[in-house]
Amino acid sequence: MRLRTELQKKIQELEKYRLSGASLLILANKQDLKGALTPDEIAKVLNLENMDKIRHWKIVGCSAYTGEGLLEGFDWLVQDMMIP
Ligand SMILES: Nc1nc2c(ncn2[C@@H]2O[C@H](COP(=O)(O)OP(=O)(O)OP(=O)(O)O)[C@@H](O)[C@H]2O)c(=O)[nH]1
Repeated sequence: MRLRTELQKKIQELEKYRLSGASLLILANKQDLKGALTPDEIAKVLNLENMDKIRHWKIVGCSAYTGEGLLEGFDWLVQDMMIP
């Protein structure tokens, strides 16, 4: 599945740059479009629950057009990065 392969590539890149513990924010964009996969559906397709037991991750629905969800996503990322 293309989405899953792309995510695996991104995770390998994180490992390569020694970011194995880095927080991972996934923005499920284009939520303003009818028929867009929901964040829960994408999480299932990507098998996020089993992806990485150590890494902190979050998937947030958003729309680059309306701005919906962007603040929530980046707010989580900043908060998560501040956890020692
Ligand atoms: N409706 C809507 N359109 C968007 C959104 N974000 C980007 N687009 C549009 O989607 C088109 C493709 O842009 P991107 O998604 O940035 O480019 P891409 O990743 O190469 O293409 P896709 O794989 O189709 O997403 C452009 O016309 C953007 O204006 C969004 O949140 N909502």
